[in-house]
Amino acid sequence: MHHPARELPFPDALRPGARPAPHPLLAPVTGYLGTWRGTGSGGYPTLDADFSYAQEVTFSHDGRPFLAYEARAWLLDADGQPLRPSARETGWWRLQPDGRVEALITQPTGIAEISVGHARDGAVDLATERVALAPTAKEVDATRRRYTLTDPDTLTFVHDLAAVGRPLQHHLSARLRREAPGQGI
Ligand code: HEM
Repeated sequence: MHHPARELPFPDALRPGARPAPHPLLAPVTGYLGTWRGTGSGGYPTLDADFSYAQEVTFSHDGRPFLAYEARAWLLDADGQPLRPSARETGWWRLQPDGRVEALITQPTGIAEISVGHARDGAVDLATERVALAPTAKEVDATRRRYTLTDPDTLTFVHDLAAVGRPLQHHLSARLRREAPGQGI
């Protein structure tokens, strides 16, 4: 007998050339599709010290006009060895005409961001329009993110944060490399 839930009939695609074909509205962001890994550093005036981290980021799609986004970070010690799990987030980048982007991003620290911005000239800029906080979350007022494809296999990321009473300022920057270089490009 046919089992309608035995396997996922519509798996996500991780490459522009894979099936399903990307929705036309995804055209400005197909270069982001795939898995990215790399390292970064961060800090904030309220923290005792700056920190180093590694990160894995994945963008995929199922043929509809949004990217599925998932990011996991872990802290590194002074020798570059993994220290402990750090920030995780998951979300959706909803592509609109003219490269406009509406993003919804949630974190296990009790923070949910609704951000708006643009995908153009190999970069995606997102700034929070709203931040919703779970009752015990840290106070976050705003974030600003910029994801730049400096070449087809390199993704740089900068993240500014307004939180715990401080104005918008640098929290993170990272440089990620495509997991399987050149695939599908
Ligand atoms: C790669 C992603 C990220 C990494 C590696 C990271 C790392 C850190 C670290 C190490 C701390 C110090 C406290 C701790 O050890 O947990 C921290 C604090 C914090 N981060 Fe992040 N973070 C990331 C993303 C984010 C994002 C996306 C947001 C907000 C939307 C955020 C908001 C905060 C806030 C509010 C604090 C607390 C500041 C304070 O209480 O003084 N972080 N982060």
